[in-house]
Amino acid sequence: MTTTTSGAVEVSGVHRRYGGFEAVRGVCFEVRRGELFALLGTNGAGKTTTMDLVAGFGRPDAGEVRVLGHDPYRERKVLRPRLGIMLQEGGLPPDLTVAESAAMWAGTLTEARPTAEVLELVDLRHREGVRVRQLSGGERRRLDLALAVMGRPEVLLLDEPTTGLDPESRRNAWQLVRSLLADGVTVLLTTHYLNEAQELADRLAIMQHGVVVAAGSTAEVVAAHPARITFALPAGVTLPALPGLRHNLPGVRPEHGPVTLRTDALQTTLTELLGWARRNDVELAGLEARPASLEEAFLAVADEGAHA
Ligand SMILES: Nc1ncnc2c1ncn2[C@@H]1O[C@H](COP(=O)(O)OP(=O)(O)OP(=O)(O)O)[C@@H](O)[C@H]1O
Repeated sequence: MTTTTSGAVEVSGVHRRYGGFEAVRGVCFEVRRGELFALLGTNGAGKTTTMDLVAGFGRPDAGEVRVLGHDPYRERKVLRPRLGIMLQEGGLPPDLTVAESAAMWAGTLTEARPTAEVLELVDLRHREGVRVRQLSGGERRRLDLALAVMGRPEVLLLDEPTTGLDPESRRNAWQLVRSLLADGVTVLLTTHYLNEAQELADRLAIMQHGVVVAAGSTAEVVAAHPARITFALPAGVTLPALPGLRHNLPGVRPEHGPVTLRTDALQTTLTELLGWARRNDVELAGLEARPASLEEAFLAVADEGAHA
């Protein structure tokens, strides 16, 4: 057991090129011990490439990756028993049954959980005798997840673990991940499901075109984007100037439909708005106020990146 107090995963200034194309361009982040860190980004942003470098499947062209204090490429043997890896493509032999796959995988591990126990965790006990090629896409993902956790890893790398899972299976997978986190496992996860990141992640990074464009706790990333207030005004009423608005809205007129205000100071703007409405006896029909969601923050970041 390494006694270092550094992060479980440290990615520092990492570059990775494929031929003349640089897929990852100076990525830095740290996954602290026992947390779940989500790597988000549009298709082709470089998430899987980064994950492969953390898994030790390749080495960076520049920069450094450390997992539990080790170089995952050069010290793969040391790390292997401590790492659980679930890739986008499981690559299991298609003619083996679920039980045979689990037994085969257990044979490669120094210390494996009982196969029945891990298959139970992902609700695949009843499919033990079914061949891998006959499993549905979601069942295959669940089998991959079962194998990734079989060796009781200290660090778990999950590349789009719930893609193709039905909503109930996704919730079960989340439950499994939460129980691993409760046991102190560190998780690095990529996902396209922003609610998954919002549910599970302590911290996250959003990648685009090979670089990290936003990072922090979920709350920090979301707080960098304006909250939204929507309502409808009665005919003939125009809004006064309100504090905290992202954009001035001179001449907002009700005939233009519901009004949407974007504010960096939700409470202040809302208080002012309600005060004005009361003083002027104005009804704000369908009033709704809410902070930005992770999805809105993600889309705003992606949009800024696209126009950069
Ligand atoms: N083996 C390879 N050879 C050449 N280019 C590659 C290779 N692997 C990935 N790329 C390119 O590198 C870029 C990053 O790919 P990567 O798979 O890391 O992105 P991603 O963020 O995981 O995307 P997705 O969300 O679609 O899985 C893409 O433009 C991809 O086409």
